[in-house]
Amino acid sequence: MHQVERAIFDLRRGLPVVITDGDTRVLVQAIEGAGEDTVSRLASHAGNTPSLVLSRHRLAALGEPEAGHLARLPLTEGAGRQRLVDLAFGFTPEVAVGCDELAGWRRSLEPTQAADRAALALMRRALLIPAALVVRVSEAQRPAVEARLEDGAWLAVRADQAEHCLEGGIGMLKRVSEARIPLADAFDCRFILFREPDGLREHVAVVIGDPGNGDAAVPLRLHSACLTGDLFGSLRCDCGEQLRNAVADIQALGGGVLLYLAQEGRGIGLANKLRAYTLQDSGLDTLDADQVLGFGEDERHYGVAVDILDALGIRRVQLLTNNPGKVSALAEGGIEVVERQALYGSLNDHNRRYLSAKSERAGHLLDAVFSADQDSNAGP
Ligand SMILES: Nc1nc2c(ncn2[C@@H]2O[C@H](COP(=O)(O)OP(=O)(O)OP(=O)(O)O)[C@@H](O)[C@H]2O)c(=O)[nH]1
Ligand SMILES: [Zn+2]
Repeated sequence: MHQVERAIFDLRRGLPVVITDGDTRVLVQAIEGAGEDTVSRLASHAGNTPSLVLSRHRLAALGEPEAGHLARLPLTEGAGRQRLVDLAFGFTPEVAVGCDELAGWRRSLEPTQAADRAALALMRRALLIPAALVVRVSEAQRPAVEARLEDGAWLAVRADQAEHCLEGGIGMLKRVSEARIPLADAFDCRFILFREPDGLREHVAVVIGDPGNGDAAVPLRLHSACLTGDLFGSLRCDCGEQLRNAVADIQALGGGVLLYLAQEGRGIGLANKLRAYTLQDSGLDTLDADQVLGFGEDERHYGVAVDILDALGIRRVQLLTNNPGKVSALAEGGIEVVERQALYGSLNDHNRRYLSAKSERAGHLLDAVFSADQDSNAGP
């Protein structure tokens, strides 16, 4: 596991890493940070021409919804930075028309390999765009690549280990530290910090009052981080209001727990959420924008939430949410959701489209918000 975290660090810095799969060596690099000559440099290191691995969501955005899984598109050595960006996450629908790389992939019908899946898993865990430059190292170049591994210039990770990095070591969360933090809406409050075993993400359990000892259903909020909404009160979403309302509601219910989860942007990270917002400004809704970037509708996993609840001895909850996916994720994790309680922010002209996409396309239970809005617009 240790090598995987170091590899993620290198990929985020724009360095190549080597994925090993049996005897095969594959050089991998992120699109972010790729320059004009990255493709040709990788080609000379590896002795083969690189390809571009894209997620099935990106393929769907490029008009290939049947792909079903990731694909490896052949590149030409002359492919510069802009071509990579256009293919990997650009919003230029015309890129798919007459696209040589897509045509090359369709013709070759090459099966994807463990290294391709591993490369995309690393990009996702690193919160980078889920697209990867990959190139198989030729026999002739192998000694030079081994030399770079030996002198520490590059890192090698095993494909099977990298492929599983998204699971984040379930059951191995570390409870790190805690403190009493009185809040304006909940005076008797403790923050407990948990760290994932690979050290990449930290989550906070905000324990309000005394949530009991396991028999009664504990009021619980799972809140995914939203820097823009939670901290700055962004009007593009309802997160900030939901966060504050959740604390007040849990206090009013006699105490409970709010898990503040490091899942910025539904799990795609802040850098990609900002990219998604810019795409939304060109007319896409919140789900289609994420798909253009190569992500699914919702990239969050709730295994860590279940782990934290286990650590706190909580088995039965009253969940504050409008998201049926959170209810089922907890149930799958063995937590009994005895009751769901709605938790709303308010509608405004900037978040209306976002909330209606969540309601109409993602099945969030927000009808009450929209009917209250209609009533208030109907006048006296
Ligand atoms: N990718 C993406 N993420 C967004 C966008 N707007 C808000 N978010 C993120 O969406 C998440 C919202 O999280 P929550 O409020 O916990 O969850 P929810 O799925 O809306 O469900 P509720 O429990 O009903 O609030 C946060 O991580 C935000 O950063 C957007 O346009 N694109
Ligand atoms: Zn938000």
